[in-house]
Amino acid sequence: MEIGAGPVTLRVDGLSVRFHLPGATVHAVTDARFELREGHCLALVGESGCGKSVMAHALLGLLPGNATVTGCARLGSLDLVAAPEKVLARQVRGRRIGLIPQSPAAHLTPVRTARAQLAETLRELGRAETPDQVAARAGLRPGDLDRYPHQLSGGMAQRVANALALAGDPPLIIADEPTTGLDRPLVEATMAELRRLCDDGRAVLIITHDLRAAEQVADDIAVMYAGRIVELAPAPTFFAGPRHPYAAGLLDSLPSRAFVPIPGEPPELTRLPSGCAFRPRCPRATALCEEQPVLNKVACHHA
Ligand SMILES: Nc1ncnc2c1ncn2[C@@H]1O[C@H](COP(=O)(O)OP(=O)(O)OP(=O)(O)O)[C@@H](O)[C@H]1O
Ligand code: NI
Repeated sequence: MEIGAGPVTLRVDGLSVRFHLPGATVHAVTDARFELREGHCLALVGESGCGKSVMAHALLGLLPGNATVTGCARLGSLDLVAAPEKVLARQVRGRRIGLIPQSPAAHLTPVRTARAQLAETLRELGRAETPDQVAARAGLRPGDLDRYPHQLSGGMAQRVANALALAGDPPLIIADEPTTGLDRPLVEATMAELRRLCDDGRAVLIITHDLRAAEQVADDIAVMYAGRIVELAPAPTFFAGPRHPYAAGLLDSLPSRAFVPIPGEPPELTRLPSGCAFRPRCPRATALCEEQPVLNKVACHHA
């Protein structure tokens, strides 16, 4: 299928998240827009604290009470932002969106076998499938399911987490930092698994600050800075030459590239500068950047 030709699974439009703290407002996500299609993988990348996990939690309805979410995020005809918690709990989480957590081993109950945990999840979801059937979809062999979490290798624990996320056969998978703390071969294996989920027709959103991992798996790359998506591009185009100065800086900071860090620090999300938030760190900043650039593939006055 031609890239971008599949039906849209998730359409995020003008999504913003604010956290209200005493005396301050955290602008965690601002005006995010993107589409995710069947069989496609979008990697959301950016430095720590830029709003990636908050975006994922907003989609899943998992934000704390001090958060306000505006905009919309359509999964089919359902707007995830407007949907009541009851609907998200009963119809969305696990059924229409599967979440692959960070450090999967930590999410497994130590005293129960993988099979028991998968069976319970299937029961909760009211699925008729057996754990073995779901395990096969996640690349596990039947024998693997009889192990306790401490008997699973890192790769197997990852697959068990994938099997749990796939138990409800959701069309959308969100993986938040699925490779944190894994060594390179395991990162590659995990990414290959996620790619397989896409190739089976699922839409996959991967959140990562590992650009090499993103390059291995993603069809599209969205770069986030200070709560905003500042560049959205097909992966090959992006890795051939990102257009936003921040995105270029991120790539240049990789050991496999120039290995030059971006000078300075990201701004506080409670006190964002006016205009382009990257302006104070940007080598190309001019007076123009005092005005907020609009995102048209890239949000920069000079790109
Ligand atoms: N409950 C909350 N109340 C106030 N601020 C919050 C809350 N949760 C998150 N934040 C803030 O929102 C911002 C975005 O956080 P988020 O966890 O999305 O970052 P991230 O991009 O996922 O980073 P990392 O790569 O470290 O996981 C951070 O500044 C964080 O401090
Ligand atoms: Ni995060």
